[in-house]
Amino acid sequence: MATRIRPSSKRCTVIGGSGFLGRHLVERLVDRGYTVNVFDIRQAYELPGVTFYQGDLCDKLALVMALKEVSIVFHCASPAPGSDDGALFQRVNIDGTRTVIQACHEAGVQKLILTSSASVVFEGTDIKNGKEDLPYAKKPIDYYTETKIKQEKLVLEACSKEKGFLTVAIRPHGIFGPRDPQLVPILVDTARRGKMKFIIGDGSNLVDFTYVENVVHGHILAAEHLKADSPLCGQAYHITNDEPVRFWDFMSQILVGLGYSAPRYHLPYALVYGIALLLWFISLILRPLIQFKPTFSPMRVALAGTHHYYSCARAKQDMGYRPLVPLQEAVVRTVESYPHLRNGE
Ligand SMILES: NC(=O)C1=CN([C@@H]2O[C@H](COP(=O)(O)OP(=O)(O)OC[C@H]3O[C@@H](n4cnc5c(N)ncnc54)[C@H](OP(=O)(O)O)[C@@H]3O)[C@@H](O)[C@H]2O)C=CC1
Ligand SMILES: CC(C)=CCC[C@@H](C)[C@H]1CC[C@H]2C3=C(CC[C@]12C)[C@@]1(C)CCC(=O)C[C@@H]1CC3
Repeated sequence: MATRIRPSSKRCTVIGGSGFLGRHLVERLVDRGYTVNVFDIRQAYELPGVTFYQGDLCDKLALVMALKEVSIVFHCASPAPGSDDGALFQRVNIDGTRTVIQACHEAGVQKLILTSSASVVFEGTDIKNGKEDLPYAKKPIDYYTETKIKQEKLVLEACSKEKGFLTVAIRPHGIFGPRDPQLVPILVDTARRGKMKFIIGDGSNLVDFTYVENVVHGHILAAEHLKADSPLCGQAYHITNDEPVRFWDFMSQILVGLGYSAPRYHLPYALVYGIALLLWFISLILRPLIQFKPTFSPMRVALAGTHHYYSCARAKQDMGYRPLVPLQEAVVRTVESYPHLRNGE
């Protein structure tokens, strides 16, 4: 009978390792002595000790090659949340995640850590100190959220102590930090186009923004605490900075830090949400003729005008999670990392 070589517990593959979170994760894993494979649709950098496999995660054969002799897989690939390509989300986040699970089985992987999102419970209305037992959103606000829900369910249901395949889902919220392609660049672009003058609502809504190093820390703790006798098996964990902040104060701090004016004038939430819905509907109807994408999508307006912050008590209890970088320090590091986005550059 063929005996399978037991992979080293410090060999891992990061699917989506060329992306924002994935690359930070890869760098930290290498620092901690892991041997790392990256599987991604693109190769964005080179790093000693890291082997790149370029391919689409829907391609099982290509994926299995990158999982050979690996004991841990981190799955943090996804289409960009702002996309409205429903077919792409279905293919990558759902069919692709099924492929990831099958490839893990074929390659004898023992642990799968999924990057999910706290937004799987967000329906566009207030969430204050939400715990992991909140129900999944019944009416997900966009394709991204809809497919992140199905993806998380697939991964958690695949957890099997009998098969020796353990899974866990990390739910970060509002990740930011150096090299983020979304939050700061979109914010600056909106400011440069003169559209960051208004505060949606009264500006008192609290939100979690989580520094990328803390999200990475949560992933590594999860991988190292995931054992057959641990409470992590088949569970989801919020990972936040544990310092909810007023959405508009956070945005203003980044804008002012980069030399732009903070938004000052208030607009009623219901009015802006209504306009965003109308524009989204018009863009849908006109799509065959002209393509335009409103800056303030209904999702962005909901994120900007409601409370949505989450408890990370479960991660503290089960894996000893504590944020490593406090929010203020994280904002300073982030602002310093974008010299090219400063006003006037
Ligand atoms: N950013 C945030 O605020 C939050 C993110 N998340 C989750 O964190 C994860 C990482 O997000 P983030 O780092 O911001 O995203 P990025 O877009 O920066 O990284 C995702 C990476 O996956 C790659 N990828 C996409 N599709 C495929 C595919 N079919 N096969 C192989 N690779 C693919 C992307 O390539 P390409 O760029 O070419 O598409 C990219 O390199 C995602 O799962 C996201 O849902 C959760 C909560 C908040
Ligand atoms: C109002 C405006 C134009 C703000 C600019 C910043 C936004 C681009 C970000 C503010 C909150 C962010 C956020 C996400 C993407 C970027 C923002 C909308 C996510 C949707 C990314 C993926 C997730 O899983 C949830 C995030 C929530 C917060």
